[in-house]
Amino acid sequence: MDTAVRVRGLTKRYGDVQAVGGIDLDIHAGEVFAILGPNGAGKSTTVEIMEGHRTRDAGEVSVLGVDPGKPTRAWRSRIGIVLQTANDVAEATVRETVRHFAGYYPGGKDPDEVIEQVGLTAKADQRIRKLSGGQRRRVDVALGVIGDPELLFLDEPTTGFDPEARRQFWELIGGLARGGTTIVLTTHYLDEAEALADRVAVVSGGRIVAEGEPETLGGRATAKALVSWSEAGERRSLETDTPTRTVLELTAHFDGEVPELAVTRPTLEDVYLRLIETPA
Ligand SMILES: Nc1ncnc2c1ncn2[C@@H]1O[C@H](COP(=O)(O)OP(=O)(O)OP(=O)(O)O)[C@@H](O)[C@H]1O
Repeated sequence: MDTAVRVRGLTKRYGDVQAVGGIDLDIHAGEVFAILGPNGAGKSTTVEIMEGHRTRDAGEVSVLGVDPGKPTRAWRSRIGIVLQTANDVAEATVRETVRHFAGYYPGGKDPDEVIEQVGLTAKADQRIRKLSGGQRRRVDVALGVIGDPELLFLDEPTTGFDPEARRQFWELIGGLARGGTTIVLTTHYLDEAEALADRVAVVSGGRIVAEGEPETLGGRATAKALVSWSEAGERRSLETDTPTRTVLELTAHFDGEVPELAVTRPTLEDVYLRLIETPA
C-alpha cells in the first residue's frame, strides 16, 4: 500500500509548552484518517506541520513524498486544505469565489460541478456574506477540493453544521474518498469519525494514545457488553462477556419478553473518554 503521509518522531514546542511530544504516523493513500483529541492536544499543530504551514523542531515528515518543510509549488497543487472559514472574500458571490480559486489550478475541477457537489447550486449567486455559517463552511470545502487534490486536509470540517448538512457533508467526503482522494481530518465529533474514518488516531498531551479502526479502537469490539432491563419499576444492568446467555436467562426468568431490554457495547465516545483520561 502506498503511504501518503509518513511521520516519525515529530516534536514541536512553543516556549514552555510541548505541543507535540514525539508522534509517529502512517497514513495510507486512499484512506480517510481522523485525528481525535481534546482541546490543546496538538492536533492542529501536527496537521499544520503536515500542510507545510508550521515549522517543526525535530522528526521526519513526508507528505506525498515531499518534506512539507521544503514545499514546492507542484507539491502544493496536489494538496487541498480546508481551513477555518475565510472571511476576506465575503463580498463576492459563491460562484465568483469558486471560479477565482479555480484559476489557481489549471488542472482543477469545474467550478459549477464543485458548487453542485457541496450542495450550493441554489446559492451560487448569493454573496458569501449572506450565507449561514454551515453554508459558508461548504464554500470552504469547495475551495479545498477545486484543485482536485490527491490529499485533502480538513480541520474540524462540520463545526456549525445542522444535522442534515452534516450528513450531506459526510456523503460528499465519502464520494471523494471513493474517488481515491486521501483525507486527513480533525474532528471533535466521534460519530463523524465513526461514519467517515477508515482509521483514527487519538492524540492527548502531544502523543498518540491509541490508533486503529473506529470499530475496534481501545479493545472496543471485545469489551464486555452491558445488558439492561426493567424490573419492579427499576432499571437493572449487568456487565458480561456472554450477553446471549444473560438474555436467555432473563427470558426464562420473565417467561417471555424482557421489559425494556437493551444490550450495548462501549461506544467510540466511551472508549475515547477513557483513553484521554489515562495519561500517555
Ligand atoms: N502559535 C502558538 N504559540 C504558542 N502556543 C501555541 C501555539 N499554537 C498552539 N499552541 C499551544 O500548543 C498546544 C497544542 O495546540 P493545538 O492547537 O495543536 O491543539 P489542538 O489539539 O488542535 O486543539 P483544539 O482542539 O483546541 O483545536 C496548546 O497547549 C496550545 O495552547
